[in-house]
Amino acid sequence: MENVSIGLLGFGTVGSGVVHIINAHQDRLEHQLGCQVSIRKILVQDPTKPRKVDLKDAVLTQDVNDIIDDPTIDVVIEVMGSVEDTKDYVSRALRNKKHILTANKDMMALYGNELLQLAQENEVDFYYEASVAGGIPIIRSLVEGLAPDRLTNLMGILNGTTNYILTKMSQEGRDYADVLKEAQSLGFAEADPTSDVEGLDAARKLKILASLGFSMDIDLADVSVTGISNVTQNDLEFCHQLGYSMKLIALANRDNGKVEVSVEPTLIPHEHPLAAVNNEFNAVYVNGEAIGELMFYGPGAGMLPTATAVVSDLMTVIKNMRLNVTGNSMTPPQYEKNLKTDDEVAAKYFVRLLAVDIPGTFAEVTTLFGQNDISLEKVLQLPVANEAHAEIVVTTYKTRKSNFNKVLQALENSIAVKNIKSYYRIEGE
Ligand SMILES: NC(=O)C1=CN([C@@H]2O[C@H](COP(=O)(O)OP(=O)(O)OC[C@H]3O[C@@H](n4cnc5c(N)ncnc54)[C@H](OP(=O)(O)O)[C@@H]3O)[C@@H](O)[C@H]2O)C=CC1
Ligand SMILES: N[C@@H](CC=O)C(=O)O
Repeated sequence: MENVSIGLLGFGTVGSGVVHIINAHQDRLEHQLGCQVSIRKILVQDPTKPRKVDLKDAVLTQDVNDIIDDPTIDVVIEVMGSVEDTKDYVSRALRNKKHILTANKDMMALYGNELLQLAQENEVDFYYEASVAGGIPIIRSLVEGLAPDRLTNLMGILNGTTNYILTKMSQEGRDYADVLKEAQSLGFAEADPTSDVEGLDAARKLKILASLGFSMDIDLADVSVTGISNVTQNDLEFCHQLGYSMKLIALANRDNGKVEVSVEPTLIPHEHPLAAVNNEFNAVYVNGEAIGELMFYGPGAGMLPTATAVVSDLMTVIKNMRLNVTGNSMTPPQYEKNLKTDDEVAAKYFVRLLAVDIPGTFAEVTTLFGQNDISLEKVLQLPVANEAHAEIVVTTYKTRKSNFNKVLQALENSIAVKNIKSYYRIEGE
């Protein structure tokens, strides 16, 4: 094997990084693989667009068949995004016996099992390391490094865009919309950033990690999702005063065989390792029965970090090709899916509300928590300038999610409460 030929679907942020690494690190690839790696054709929408990296001998095309039907192409790298058309291209490439690499978590969260099955049937490789946490080799670590263990808890900052926004809002007091634009121009955000800010991108990544980590076929619809678009500067200031940083946390935990999977803005104590993960960086904090605690940290998005994960998968495929094996054999889930009910989910919470500033209000509010079996850890009452209201901020001790939902309802219905401004889960204590 003197040369391995690649077809690339997409030449945007990640695709440009893949081309750059393959060209600039060719000596390293040749040394480790004993063959040359060349990019033959690249699928794009607009071939006239100026490109960030040198194409070398690669040819741009607008016709996907030029790549998936080309018998000289061994490996197809999908970095174009989207789901339905892309899944069709990938399926056809698999049937044409091309090895596939992808960074596409949207497609993997919905059709990962089907595509892996198709790869197995066609005896080709299928790897997707870059689809979760950019440059952090978390999928390989779960599938290989932690393979003998049973995981109990997985807590991650899996979206670079939202972590960038929350960091800049809390550390520099900057405006949400302004920081989102910056994250888009830096190439972290998705083409439509709604999936970043509303938590869906993190949920897709969590679906992939939790299914692998707990060996359970978890569906995207099982992940309860809340994004960061309603987080305000005031929320961040109160959290800070109470000793917490706010992060969009993707959480999966397992107790007695039952799991919970959720993505939501969450308060983490300043001293927790995840609180120090800032800007576009990602991290995954893992607990296993045998290994104990582990934390993976690194760049979760961006051109070169994500491309490093893709090219690392490419090197695995080429090593497999040399050995004439495929390395992606799917292990069927070991456990039946068993999700926790709200009675079985336990957490601490932060609530901020605007109360009517009359005698007895404060007692009324705290009584409602007590009536729902929730003990309060901290309570702050602050007058609101020029208004007949007071702001009340409480943090609870650990309680059942079902009780917490009941107290929210009771607060909504209470004449002592004008409105609930925000509430967040607290983790990591
Ligand atoms: N950006 C990041 O940091 C990360 C991205 N990912 C994932 O990687 C994938 C790619 O992301 P990214 O590089 O940011 O995306 P970009 O939007 O930067 O690039 C997409 C590329 O695909 C091409 N393309 C899109 N649709 C079509 C189509 N229908 N036909 C032909 N070409 C098409 C575009 O062509 P043209 O250039 O002509 O417009 C462009 O080159 C996505 O799945 C994303 O979720 C994963 C981890 C990190
Ligand atoms: N939009 C994503 C890109 C990587 O998956 C993010 O912000 O993390």
